[in-house]
Amino acid sequence: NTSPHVPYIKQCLSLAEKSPPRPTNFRVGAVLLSRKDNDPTFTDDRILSTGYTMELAGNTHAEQCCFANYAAVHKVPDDQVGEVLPVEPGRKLVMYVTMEPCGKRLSGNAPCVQRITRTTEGGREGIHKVYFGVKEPGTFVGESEGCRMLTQAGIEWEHVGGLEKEILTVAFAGHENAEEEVKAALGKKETNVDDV
Ligand SMILES: Nc1nc(=O)c(N)c(NC[C@H](O)[C@H](O)[C@H](O)COP(=O)(O)O)[nH]1
Ligand SMILES: [Zn+2]
Repeated sequence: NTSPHVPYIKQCLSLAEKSPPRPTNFRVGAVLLSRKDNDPTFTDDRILSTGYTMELAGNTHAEQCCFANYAAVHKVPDDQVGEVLPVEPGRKLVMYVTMEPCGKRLSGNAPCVQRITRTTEGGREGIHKVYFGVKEPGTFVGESEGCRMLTQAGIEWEHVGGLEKEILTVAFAGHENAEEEVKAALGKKETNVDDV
């Protein structure tokens, strides 16, 4: 009996597989949805948007594209997406991502945790919780800060286990020694899983 979150992580993985392989980032997929409170089998979930790494022009992240796609549909600039996300009593906004949202980016572009946090500005609930399939491997930024930063912003997060190998294999596909990096990240992940 797999957790009800697994199908959503699998949907994110299918999105991540559309991402052009690059050695300079990870291939990640994201899904944004609205979930009814006390709906344990998620029967009343509403998918609001999806995104994958480099789906949109430039050096874009999956979560960034997910928000940008939603903003475009609602005809607002990306940085105003928080203003057009639905605010519905009895429902929460939830994001699924194959990988922990980034707290820092080597490019210096706004990290996805900041984009997620900004949805809670202006007294809006914004994103309530983030589910992800793996913590960010140390390849680019060393010890990942995403989870800690989400907690600091009062946003809940949860690691959904079981698909780490598949997620990392897709994420690292564009890297020089992808296989070794996946093995290393899986090995390391064992020690990380305790402090996720
Ligand atoms: N959660 C997440 N979604 C993504 O779509 C993606 N590509 C990353 N990747 C995290 C990694 O830390 C950054 O890709 C590097 O730090 C390079 O930074 P840029 O991507 O060039 O800004 N992480
Ligand atoms: Zn990011």
